[in-house]
Amino acid sequence: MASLSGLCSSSPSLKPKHSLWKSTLNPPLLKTSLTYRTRTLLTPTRSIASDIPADLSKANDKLPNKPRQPGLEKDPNSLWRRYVDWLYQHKELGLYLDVSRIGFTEEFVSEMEPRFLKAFKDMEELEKGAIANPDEGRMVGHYWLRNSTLAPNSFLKTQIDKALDAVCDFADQVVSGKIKTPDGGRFTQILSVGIGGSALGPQFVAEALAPDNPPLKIRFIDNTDPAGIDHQIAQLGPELASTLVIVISKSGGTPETRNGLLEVQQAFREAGLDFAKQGVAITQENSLLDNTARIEGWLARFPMFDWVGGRTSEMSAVGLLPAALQGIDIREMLAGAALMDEANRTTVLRNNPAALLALCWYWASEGVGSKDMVVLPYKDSLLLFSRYLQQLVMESLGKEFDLDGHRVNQGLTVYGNKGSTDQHAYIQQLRDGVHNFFVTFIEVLRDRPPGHDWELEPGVTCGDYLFGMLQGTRSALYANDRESITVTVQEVTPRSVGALIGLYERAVGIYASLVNINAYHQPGVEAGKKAAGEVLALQKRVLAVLNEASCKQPVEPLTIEEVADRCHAIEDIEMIYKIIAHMAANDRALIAEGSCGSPRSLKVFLGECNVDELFA
Ligand SMILES: O=P(O)(O)OC[C@H]1O[C@](O)(CO)[C@@H](O)[C@@H]1O
Repeated sequence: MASLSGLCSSSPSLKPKHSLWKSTLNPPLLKTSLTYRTRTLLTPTRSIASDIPADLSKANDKLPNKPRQPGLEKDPNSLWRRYVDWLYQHKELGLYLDVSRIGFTEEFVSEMEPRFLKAFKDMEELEKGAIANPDEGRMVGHYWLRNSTLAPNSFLKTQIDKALDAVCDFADQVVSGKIKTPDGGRFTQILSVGIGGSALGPQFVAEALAPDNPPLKIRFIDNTDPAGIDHQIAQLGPELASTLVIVISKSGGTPETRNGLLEVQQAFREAGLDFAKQGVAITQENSLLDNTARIEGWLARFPMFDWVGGRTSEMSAVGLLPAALQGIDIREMLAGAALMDEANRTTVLRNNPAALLALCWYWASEGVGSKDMVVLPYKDSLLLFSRYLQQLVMESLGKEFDLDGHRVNQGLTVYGNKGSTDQHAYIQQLRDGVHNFFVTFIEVLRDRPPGHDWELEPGVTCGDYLFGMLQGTRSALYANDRESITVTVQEVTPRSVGALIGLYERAVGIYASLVNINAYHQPGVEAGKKAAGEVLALQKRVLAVLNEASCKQPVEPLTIEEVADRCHAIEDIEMIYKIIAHMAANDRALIAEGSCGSPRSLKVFLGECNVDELFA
């Protein structure tokens, strides 16, 4: 057998206290070649609506697409002033945002004004229930999930409240042992089956917040990799009998998730277990998954709403149910996000943390994604934040066309892992190499729970080292003109994690408005899904051709060319070769002659001929 090798206004009552653009900086913090201008475009009490240019679409014409980026301020006194002047603090959340190491100028801030006014208005409309996802004709309502009173009508409010109550109730009953396993015991494990937005939020939150000994431990199947699935099931071992399987899919028809479900159901059959008694579905009403779960009588079903996108679904049942089952305080997560949303509704730029982030992204990446965003949380439990943000930001902002139909190929690349670990991996390149990024440091002030700390050398704890590494890296990068943002939280708690999620969701929404794209659809993903379907359809034709030849007496091994010819798909010969090589690697096609490394020499047949198929 051969194997293939090598191969925000905010509510009308919220009046800005200060002008959005009014500068408290004097003189300008960055010395630029541009002339400094002070523009006060909002009076302290005017509402945003009256300040929006009559023709909003014209707002986009006014800004240079690529702001010129001067050298960064290096004078310590000016830098300290810049730090203090721009430092954002949310007292109740214990969250800080430092944008001083992004080199935007006063003039840039002024020039961005029309776009921000439009973005704040857009967010206001979105929260009121506008069709903010025009391509799919959908409302975008993830902000209502943490404050259902914002929902545009009482029906939606009731839906949100009911779903949350149902999640809390079910989780309480499972954790307390009222809902039992089929053999009368307690559920001890969760196996979550889902992908993309139906996995990344729950994965991030589990890593960030699950206690050391949660009531139920969680594992994930987030791919259609059979070996990966086998690994998860094998790790469960006999505990499969006490595993709650949560299948999450908004659409209810995502192939990877369907395959994961079928594989898990097969494992249940093999173990003599009744899947339905341990299965939970989170999906849209009447989706394929919902209907399957209903007809098969699964243990529970929870709704996903049409107006919540996968990548912004962490505060729906998608994120809340797994979190609650792990003993995480989901009401606190919701409260953190709600507080952050409130803060992000102000139209005063420097008081609006999401707008500040969007401003920095625009400046650093010139409004066209010219620089990547490297996310570096200095805290192991936040390891998956960058992965979570990768989907949130890139699936939202990576768009070919803008809202007016112009080809723009927008985006903002996100990657990262954690500090200080990455110091010993790629930070060398960040400091000295190609200058194609800006960094977001995530700093957590509390090193470990109180009462557990000790000094590993006089005056210095282990956490001091982590702190030193972060500060040192930030300084070393800046000294070499590498810009950075720092988000600081006191501790990693359900509240701060909710706030971080809320912060970035809103920053993405605002940035999308700034660059005039729809952040809430993902047409590009469909192309890959369609192409995958075509590959599988071609594989079926290849199989039929091989089957026919393999049923002959004697068996007729075929070359790749012969298979392509008989499939009437000579233009797909390379794909046919790959299909056959994959089948050979899995013992589903046998090699009569040649090897996969020399495609032209290859002759293959099927080990078993299926006569029935020939007459089908
Ligand atoms: O929840 P679903 O419908 O299974 O989709 C999973 C993921 O697939 C996508 O639709 C495309 O990758 C994501 O937006 C989504 O989070």
